[in-house]
Amino acid sequence: MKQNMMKIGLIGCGAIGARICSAIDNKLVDAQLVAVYDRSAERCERLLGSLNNRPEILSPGELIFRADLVIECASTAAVREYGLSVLESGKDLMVLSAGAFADSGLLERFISAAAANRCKIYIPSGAIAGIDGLKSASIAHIDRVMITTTKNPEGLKGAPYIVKNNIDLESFHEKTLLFEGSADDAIAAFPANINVAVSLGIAGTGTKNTQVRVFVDPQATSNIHEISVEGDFGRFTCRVENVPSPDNPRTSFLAALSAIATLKKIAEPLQIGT
Ligand SMILES: NC(=O)C1=CN([C@@H]2O[C@H](COP(=O)(O)OP(=O)(O)OC[C@H]3O[C@@H](n4cnc5c(N)ncnc54)[C@H](OP(=O)(O)O)[C@@H]3O)[C@@H](O)[C@H]2O)C=CC1
Ligand SMILES: O=C([O-])CC(=O)C(=O)O
Repeated sequence: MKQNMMKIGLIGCGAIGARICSAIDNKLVDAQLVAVYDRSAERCERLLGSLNNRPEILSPGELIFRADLVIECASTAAVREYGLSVLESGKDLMVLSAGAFADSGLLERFISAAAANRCKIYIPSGAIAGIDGLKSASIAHIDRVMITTTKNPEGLKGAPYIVKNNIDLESFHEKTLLFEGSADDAIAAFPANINVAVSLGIAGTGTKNTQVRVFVDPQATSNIHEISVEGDFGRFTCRVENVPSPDNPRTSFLAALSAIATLKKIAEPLQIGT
């Protein structure tokens, strides 16, 4: 093994975590998985059972100490619990639960800690396409950013907005608009469904100015995200029809792939895309 191979610690052994670990195990990424952590010991054990090169199961503190880069793929709460310690320890941080950064104060504290400790925060594109174009477009003026998300009732179950408003997801027979608002409001309503809206906000005009619509569609077999951006550059739209993860129908397969692609970008000499 190369001496300077990037050492990775991963927090969250669910749908995304398992895919990332498998990619490292299969040497798709030039990195070493040194440790994992999840509040479910059973999830950690199950994940380790699927790998040839088994990392250790460590506490978050030990994991941070041992890793060069910590990948959070757990929850917005986990970003708040562990993120700052990662950066204050001088380690790089990859965040999948980007919704945590709807709290702009938290994002500012993370950026200051990263700058002070000379480390990086990576937010992969997740389950959407178009972040590259939005980043380029944002160098000039942007008029409007909108994301329209459509999921099967299975993918929206348990969201606070659904529970609070007593919405019976089984009662819909056709595609129906459930929610319309800013990315700030959307992530509070659907914390495990619309992290991508917050990523768009960070890449573009801020979460308050990013418009979100969430549809439920009992006929939907994919998690669909349609993004439209207008500004000085012109306009673009893009639509992703995502295969849901077998282990977690809320989460699209592409989200894990984007984390793996980001790891490759960090580890490899060639950088392509904005
Ligand atoms: N940026 C993007 O495009 C996308 C982001 N996401 C986000 O990525 C994250 C991971 O997604 P996914 O893999 O599908 O989720 P899963 O629910 O499949 O797995 C997450 C795992 O992390 C554990 N976990 C949650 N919070 C903590 C914590 N505070 N400390 C330790 N362990 C914790 C969970 O335990 P338990 O089951 O007990 O909660 C679970 O075992 C989620 O926050 C999700 O919303 C998902 C899709 C796209
Ligand atoms: O995976 C998806 O389709 C998007 C998602 O859940 C999120 O952004 O939280």
